Amino acid sequence: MKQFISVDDVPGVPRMVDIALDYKKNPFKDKGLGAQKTLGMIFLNPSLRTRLSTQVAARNLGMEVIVFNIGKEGWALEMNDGVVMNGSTTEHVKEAAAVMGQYFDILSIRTFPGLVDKAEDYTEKYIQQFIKYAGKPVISLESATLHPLQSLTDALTIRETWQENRKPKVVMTWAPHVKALPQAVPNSFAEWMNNWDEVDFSITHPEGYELDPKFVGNAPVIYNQQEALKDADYIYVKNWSSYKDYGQIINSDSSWMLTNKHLEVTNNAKVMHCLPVRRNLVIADEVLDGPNSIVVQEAGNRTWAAQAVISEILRNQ
Ligand SMILES: CCC[C@H](NC(=O)CCC(=O)O)C(=O)O
Ligand SMILES: NC(=O)OP(=O)(O)O
Repeated sequence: MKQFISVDDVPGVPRMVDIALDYKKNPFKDKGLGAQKTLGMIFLNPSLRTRLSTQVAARNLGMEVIVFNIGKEGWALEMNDGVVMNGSTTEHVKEAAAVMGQYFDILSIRTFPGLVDKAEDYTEKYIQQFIKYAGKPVISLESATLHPLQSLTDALTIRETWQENRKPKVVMTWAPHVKALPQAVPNSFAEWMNNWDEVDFSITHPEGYELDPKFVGNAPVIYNQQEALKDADYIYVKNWSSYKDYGQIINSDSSWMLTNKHLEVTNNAKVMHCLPVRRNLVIADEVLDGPNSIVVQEAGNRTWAAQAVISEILRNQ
């Protein structure tokens, strides 16, 4: 594996889930694989789970890890080629990425979307600039339109918790929020579920929140949440801003917040969320504090997903 930006970079979802679960069973089986190697973790946006779990994963493989909050600690980056840098940007990504490529064996980076220019965000301009100039393998820590480490985590969490010999019904539901959030997590979850024949995947959201069709694929989209949640085995809850009216909050209907009432129509569904979650806005306390929530186990699995990805890239070096 030469990079990890999307599901297209992996040798199949089932294979990656197998590798990650193997690491969960035996975290230090490859503790020499990353010896004398350094992982650089570059954040343009906040993080808890991604930063901590990926650091643990790299250390399990014997790597050194250097974390850099470029937005706070570095120079203001210019991402546009060919501009006259006489404004607020101090360093061009051409130099910054190339220099980091001198220090690190693998570069990982978080670059949220601006949610203003759809073309700029959906061409993944920022992370692509780092890939273009770093000269080393790049792992996405969430980019403008995808969050593949989260999606691999979500797949392995479903695999490890599903006990029946039929495909689980997995429903991704939109939920309200007070901020305009990226479509990265839902896009990524949809593309991973659509590339995994172990689940029966569908999506529910209010009209106007349709995701980019290239990620939705053939997944059924149901605008009636109660109808969509019927007999669900897993509910994947996430807010996202409108893709059509780009970056806008066009509906904040609180009836879409997940409550125990919503669970009544399901098959005692397990509730998942990538975290951080706004309690009693996105998911009610009674659900997060109840027996159906697996959000902490899901977050714990971030380590094994990251370890699978880093090990596959190290093996390719
Ligand atoms: C892993 C999720 C990261 C990010 N979440 C947020 O930005 C939440 C911010 C908030 O709730 O204020 C998102 O929705 O893509
Ligand atoms: N789910 C996730 O990526 O969490 P952080 O934003 O805290 O890293």
